[in-house]
Amino acid sequence: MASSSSTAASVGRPSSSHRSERPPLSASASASASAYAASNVNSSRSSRSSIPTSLSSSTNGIPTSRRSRSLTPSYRTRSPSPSSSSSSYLSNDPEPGRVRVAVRLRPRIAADLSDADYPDCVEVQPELKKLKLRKNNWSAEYFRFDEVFATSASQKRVYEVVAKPVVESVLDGYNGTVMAYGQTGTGKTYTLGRMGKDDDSKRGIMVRALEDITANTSPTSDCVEISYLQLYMESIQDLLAPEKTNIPIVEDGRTGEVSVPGATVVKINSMDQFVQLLHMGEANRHAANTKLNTESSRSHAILMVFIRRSVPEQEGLDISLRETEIDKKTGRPGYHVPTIRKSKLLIVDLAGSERLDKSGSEGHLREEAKFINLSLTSLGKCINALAENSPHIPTRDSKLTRLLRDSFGGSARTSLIVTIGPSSRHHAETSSTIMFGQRAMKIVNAVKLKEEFDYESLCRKLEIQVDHLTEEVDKQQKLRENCRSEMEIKLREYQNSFAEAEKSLVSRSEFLEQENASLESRMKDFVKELKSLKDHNDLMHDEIARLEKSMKNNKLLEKENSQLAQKLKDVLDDLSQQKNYNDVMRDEVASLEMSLKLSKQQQLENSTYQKVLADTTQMYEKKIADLMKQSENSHARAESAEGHLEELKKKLTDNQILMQHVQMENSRYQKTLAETTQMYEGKIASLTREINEEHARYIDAEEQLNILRKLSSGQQNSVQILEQKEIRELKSRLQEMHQVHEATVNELQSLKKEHNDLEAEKGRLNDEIHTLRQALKVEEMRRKAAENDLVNIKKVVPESEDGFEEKRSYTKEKLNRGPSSFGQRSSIAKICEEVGLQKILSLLTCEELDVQIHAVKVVANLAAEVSSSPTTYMHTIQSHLGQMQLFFHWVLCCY
Ligand SMILES: Nc1ncnc2c1ncn2[C@@H]1O[C@H](COP(=O)(O)OP(=O)(O)OP(=O)(O)O)[C@@H](O)[C@H]1O
Repeated sequence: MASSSSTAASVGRPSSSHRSERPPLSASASASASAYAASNVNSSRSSRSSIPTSLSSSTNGIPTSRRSRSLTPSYRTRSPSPSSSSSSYLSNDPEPGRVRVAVRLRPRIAADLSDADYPDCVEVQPELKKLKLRKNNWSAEYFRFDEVFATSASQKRVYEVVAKPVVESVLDGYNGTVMAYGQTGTGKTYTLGRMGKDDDSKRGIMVRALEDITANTSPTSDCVEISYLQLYMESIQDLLAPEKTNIPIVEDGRTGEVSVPGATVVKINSMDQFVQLLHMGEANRHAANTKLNTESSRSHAILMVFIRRSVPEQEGLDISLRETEIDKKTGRPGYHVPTIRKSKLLIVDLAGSERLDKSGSEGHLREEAKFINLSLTSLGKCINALAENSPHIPTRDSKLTRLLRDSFGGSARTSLIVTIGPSSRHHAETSSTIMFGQRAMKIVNAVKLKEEFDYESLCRKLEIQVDHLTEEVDKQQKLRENCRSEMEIKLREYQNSFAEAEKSLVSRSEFLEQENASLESRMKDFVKELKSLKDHNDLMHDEIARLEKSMKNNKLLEKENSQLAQKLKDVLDDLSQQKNYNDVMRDEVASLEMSLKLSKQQQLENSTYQKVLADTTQMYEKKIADLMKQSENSHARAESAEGHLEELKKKLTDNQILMQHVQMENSRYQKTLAETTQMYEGKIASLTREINEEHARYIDAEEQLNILRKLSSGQQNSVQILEQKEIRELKSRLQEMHQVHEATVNELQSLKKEHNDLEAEKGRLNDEIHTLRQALKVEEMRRKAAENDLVNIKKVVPESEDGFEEKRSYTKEKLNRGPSSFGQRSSIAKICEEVGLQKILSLLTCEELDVQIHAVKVVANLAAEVSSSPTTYMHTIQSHLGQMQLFFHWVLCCY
């Protein structure tokens, strides 16, 4: 037991807000209970600011030691606790921590019959909390207690006043002790351990305390356990496991905590369980029938109720924060450490002190009584020492005082109920009991909150967390393994697909290469074709050049034609001169006629001859007219020949235009061909470039594929995506190339068609040119024929140049002389028609001169006519020319 002079620790009191949750006290009991409780905890309140130096080593109010974690109320900011009903009586408690002592007077019972002659020595004044102890009839002593219960005090009221505040404190985390002390048979067991089997109102403090505790704790977050022991003849025995005897008491030298680790600890889940345990304990408790009590307890019974309550986070927040701060200081990550309040309630039913002479205990009972008295004496000594602030507290004198070390002078809140009997026969024992209580009232405990970090819970939580995490890790590992196996499968699949893709790419690339090769060969073919087209084009060029040359030749021919025309004109001029000559000849003929007339006049005698001459003249005139007509026809024919010549010229011009057109077409085609060739060359170049680029891309893709192959398995997806992307790109490029290729093929086909069309056009033009050439040839032949005719004419003309020209000019003159000469000429033509050329020619050989002269005239006129006729009629008269040549030859010979 600690010294009563030690400074009490501050007591954290619950707020009043939860007080209403408590069952309301009866009016009288409530008042008394409040007063008792107030006096019970006043000392705690008054010492709130008094912090033991040993408990607070920090100046800023933040304790650093484990012990200092028991906080003082001044630093705490907690939410109201459910068991905060004592706050009101704490507010005016001047002595918090002081042991509260109540006295209960037992009514007279059957056992007191023998004491009937003894008056009551005790008189209680509950309202004054006073007790009057009569020494004798004239003297009495008054004692003041924290509560005084009369005989009529109910069990409930006793509980609420004496035990309930302690129970609430215990629920708040303080250790508490409720102890009954008194002479044997005064009602200690009745007050504490009554079960109230038949009558609930008779339930004692143990049952009621447990009822309150179980009602105010949660089976999920709180833990209520009990141990039930008895101290019998200085041996601790487990009442719940009676085989356990002589259980050692263990004291924590550091904290001063006393424990009995060997005792059975049973977790309380229900009141029935507790009552059963209590029954079991009672059954195991040593009791005996003495003179003073038929059921006298021969041991000190100690019911230990252990309460472990988790502090709500808000209440324990400040502690957690401190923990976090500390962790921050140490540089480690802070975490919330749950706070737990571990409190202990001791309900101690002491064995009653007895005087051996009165109790009549003998033998073993006597021994028991001795032990009881010894232990009670030790307790009394300790109480005396504590009451007197003695430096030495003889707690180690007995096991009882060792067990109650914390209850008196320790950290527990203690309520002591001293039971007394009324009989004056036991005045001394009653007086002793009262004095015990009086001394106990002087003891002030250093009540402190039994709050600490719930490392066990934390440990458990952490263990659970570790288990969970381990489970999670296992699960994750399993998942990872599954995933890994799946990944491996996928990897294999990807590798396979990759290999397939690679294979397909290789085959595709081979196909592309083949395609490329075929394209290249086709390109070469195209180039060849283009070359051949070029050659053909060159040939065409040459042909065109040749045609141009031919055109030039044509021009030359034209020029030659014009020269020929000029020559023809000259010939015509010559012919006109010949005509003139004919005219002269006509004049000559006219003069001859004149001379003939003269001769007519001279030779009038020969009328027959004249007649014949006239006839002949008429005939010649007719012939001349015919000749004139023929000459006109010849002229007309010459004009038509000129028109034909003009037509030919026009045709030539048209041909030239056509040739120019053809040339232009040709140049246009050449240009188109050149453009097409250029375009195709460009396209081929771009295709070649694209193929090269594609080849380069393919090489890149191959390199990328090689790189991708080297990539780790974790990049499979991205690799696949890249591959797919690459494949898609390659496919799209291939498709594009294919489209380009198709377009090129189509274009080539269209070009081929165009080329064929051009070829056909070229053939048609060639045919046309050929036709034109044929036409030109025909024209040429005609021209040549005309030239030959002219040459022939020329050849004919020079032999009779003089006479012919004279005759032609004469004939022309005659013809130009007007109607008379024309009439003469007409008569010559008429003569020719009527007589016939053969006959006229035969007349030339006539012996008669006049006849010959006429015949000559006719033939001359005829010749003049023929010489003036166009070349086209030369053929028709060609047959006569031989005869005419002979005739002229003969005429010349004659002349
Ligand atoms: N307040 C009371 N009202 C009525 N009967 C009582 C009262 N107190 C005690 N008794 C009776 O007195 C008798 C003795 O009581 P009890 O056994 O509780 O005394 P005790 O103090 O425990 O004795 P011991 O120390 O020998 O065990 C019992 O029969 C009990 O019923």
